[in-house]
Amino acid sequence: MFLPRIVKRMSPLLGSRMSLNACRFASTDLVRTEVDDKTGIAVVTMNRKPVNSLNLELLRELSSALDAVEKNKSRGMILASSLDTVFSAGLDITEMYKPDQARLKDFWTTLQEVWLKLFGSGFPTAAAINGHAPAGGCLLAMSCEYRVMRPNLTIGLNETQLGIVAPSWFMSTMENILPRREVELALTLGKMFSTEKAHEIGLVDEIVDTKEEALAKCTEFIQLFARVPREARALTKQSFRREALQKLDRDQDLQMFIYLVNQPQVQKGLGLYFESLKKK
Ligand SMILES: CCCCCCCC/C=C\C=C\CC(=O)SCCNC(=O)CCNC(=O)[C@H](O)C(C)(C)COP(=O)(O)OP(=O)(O)OC[C@H]1O[C@@H](n2cnc3c(N)ncnc32)[C@H](O)[C@@H]1OP(=O)(O)O
Repeated sequence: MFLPRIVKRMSPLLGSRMSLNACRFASTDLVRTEVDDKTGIAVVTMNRKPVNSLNLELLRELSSALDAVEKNKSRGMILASSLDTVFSAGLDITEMYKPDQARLKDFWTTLQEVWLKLFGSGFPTAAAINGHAPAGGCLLAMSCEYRVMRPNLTIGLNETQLGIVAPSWFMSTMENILPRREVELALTLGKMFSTEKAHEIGLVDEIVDTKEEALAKCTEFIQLFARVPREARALTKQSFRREALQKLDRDQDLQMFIYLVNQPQVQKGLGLYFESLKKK
């Protein structure tokens, strides 16, 4: 169970530019949440070595962090990773391969919850993509309103390459950013874009060299809304995203996921993929 720890500290996170700002921290081992007192912006940092693969515990803590950001009335939220080369490797394959059925259900329900909270949040959101962002990692980044990425990385929904089908709400999330034709091609190919290509097509908004610059650019984006009335902004965003949010029928989606993941050929594919990752 995540219990936010709120203390006052000096921020070591954003380098010298922000180091004098007092921050409130609400942190656990897997997710660190730091609110800059000057900007009022929360930085939520995923910290699950080695690749921030999204298991049930990480998802639960992300869900609680999103609640805390909402409750604290932060000016906005930046999603980042503590790891040098990976933003998030997507869903943890071990949650889906030879799964415990009760945990599998919990896992998917929590993923739905995280997406609903992040994609549907009223506060401004930005992703500082300081590492690779395949599949579920790409979903998290795409659920934010702005994406800043370091060069020579990869991002995309690669599910078809794994022999699985991205759920329709993953698709809607990409469709909120890219033209339909581009989305269809990306999804059917299971395309992983380089940072540079992702920027060219508009999947990523800016390219910067360091994580610090990414955090600074995300901060600039969120500050664009400083003078926009908060409620009006939130309702506009939520109204714009409503169709995608309402399309998710949680029960039906859960049943479909459980059914498909338990299919022998899907289990076989997941097992082979997991082995190939280990042998890499
Ligand atoms: C009709 C059929 C329908 C079926 C429907 C099913 C329902 C649909 C549901 C699922 C949707 C799924 C979306 C997903 O998110 S699936 C996950 C997809 N993720 C990936 O493909 C990424 C895989 N990982 C990588 O490409 C790399 O690891 C990378 C992120 C680029 C980082 O590379 P690198 O830094 O070189 O690290 P390693 O590859 O050496 O990995 C280090 C260890 O981490 C383990 N690992 C990596 N990714 C995962 C993962 N996603 N889950 C669990 N574990 C992972 C890897 O095995 C290494 O482990 P070890 O050190 O023990 O060897």
